[in-house]
Amino acid sequence: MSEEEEEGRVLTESSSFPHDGPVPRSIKAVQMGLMATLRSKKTKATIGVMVTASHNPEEDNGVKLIDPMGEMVTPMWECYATQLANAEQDDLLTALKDIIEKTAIDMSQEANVFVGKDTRSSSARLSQAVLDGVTSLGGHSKDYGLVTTPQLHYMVCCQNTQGKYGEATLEGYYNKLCQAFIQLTRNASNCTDDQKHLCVDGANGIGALKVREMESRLKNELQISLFNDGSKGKLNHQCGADFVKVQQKPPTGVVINPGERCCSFDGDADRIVYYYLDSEGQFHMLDGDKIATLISTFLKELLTQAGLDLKIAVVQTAYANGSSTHYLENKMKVIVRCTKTGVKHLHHAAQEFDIGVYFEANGHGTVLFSKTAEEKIQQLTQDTNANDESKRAALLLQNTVNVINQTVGDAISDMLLIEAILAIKGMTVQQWDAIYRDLPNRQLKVKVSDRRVIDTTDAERRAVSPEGLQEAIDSLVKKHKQARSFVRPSGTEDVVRVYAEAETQESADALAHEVSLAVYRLAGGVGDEPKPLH
Ligand SMILES: CC(=O)N[C@H]1[C@@H](OP(=O)(O)O)O[C@H](CO)[C@@H](O)[C@@H]1O
Repeated sequence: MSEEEEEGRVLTESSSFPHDGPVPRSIKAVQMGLMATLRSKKTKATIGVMVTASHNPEEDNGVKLIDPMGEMVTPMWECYATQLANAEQDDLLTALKDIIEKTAIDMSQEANVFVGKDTRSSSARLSQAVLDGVTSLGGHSKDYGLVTTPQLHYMVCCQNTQGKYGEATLEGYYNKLCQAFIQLTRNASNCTDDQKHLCVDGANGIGALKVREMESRLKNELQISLFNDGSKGKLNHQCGADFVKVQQKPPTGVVINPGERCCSFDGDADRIVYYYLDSEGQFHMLDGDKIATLISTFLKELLTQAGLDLKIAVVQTAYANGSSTHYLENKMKVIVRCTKTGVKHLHHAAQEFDIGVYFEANGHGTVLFSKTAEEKIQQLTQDTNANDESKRAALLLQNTVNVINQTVGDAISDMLLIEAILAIKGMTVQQWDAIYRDLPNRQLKVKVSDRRVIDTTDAERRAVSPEGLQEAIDSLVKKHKQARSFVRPSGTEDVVRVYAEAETQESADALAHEVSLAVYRLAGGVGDEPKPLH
């Protein structure tokens, strides 16, 4: 087991059993409990299982079981998980015995599984089923009850680092994050009371409950108006980070005054996007790219002030707005890496640097600090010879390390860091937004008979099959100014995603439509031909 696996720091892109199929969800949940127990015995580490909701409000059977030690899911274990998931009740024992034999698991080894659940009505039943699975193999379980997905990741990491990362309790999580936030904002003389106010759209999910739980610990340094707190509306329905990002409009259920800073979590609180309305009522969004820019600029300035020679990079995907990449590379002179879609790819790339800031445009991301970076920062805070400026910067860096949940993208932790940066810089949401101007863009989906006919390269920015598709995209892109477009098969939906950006919205929309047509014609489109947007 590698060091990072031991520490449980790489926790993203979890394995989840198929949503549909003949096996009832509660049996799948038992199977996940069994699987987590086997993995825990094999790796001698604590494994977490999160019973959480789908992003799709229309999907009523969208409960996913997340294993926060996703990193350990090698293709072989994926294969075992599928074998177990597909086993009918009668074959379960045979499948289990088979896996135990093949993986040479010592069944006398102790197992430790942490379980969490979100607010959906089916969660209680499903998490009990997970716990039953664990108990049936003699594993120890700890039921954290209602927690956000990133909170469970945090607990697993604390446990697997013997408390070095923090205390594996909700109390420990809130205290660590809130104390760091208060330390960060303590001397933020630039911050007026008005600026301490934030509207939070909780997506009617678990994040809303947890913000309520945490609020008092912020000691009025951040005043939150919470909307979509789950008391009425449906999870992620017309609200939440995904809705805001994709629809490019405010969520329902939030009262927004012009100029006011707002953010939306997604249903399980691992994504966050910010937005505001200007005086003309025009909507402005600050997505994962703007968040990564704010955070990396802040960190780079602190490194300079501290005189610390640490390599910082921003990791993005092909969906990152071209303006953000241009700004980071050319104005900020920060290293930018592009990876395939999916946070596990970003997380890995970010680990290659002293400080790796990674965000998907949809608002899922965090910051990773290498051991060396943390040690250098720590040493500087205690260096009696350091001057005041570098010491102050080192202290800010240290509290930034503590406010961020390095285990996985976490809306609550990201929110606290963003709020702290804005307070320290005395920056309004409009000033943050003005750092660079997003290129207008459009995302579309095309249904094809088999999306696997599309194969990509160069971090999904170029299609190598079907033949002729990339050439078609290249010639369509040439017709528009400042344009870029790519297509890739979705990993979560049975569609091909099309992305286009260009100088104007009309141009981006036209290009997205033209590329959709090319996909439809060259990659086996089904149903009606894609229609123009206007
Ligand atoms: C364009 C887009 O937002 N894609 C999302 C979506 O993946 P697709 O493979 O595009 O379906 O879901 C992933 C999991 O939540 C997320 O990591 C990713 O960013």
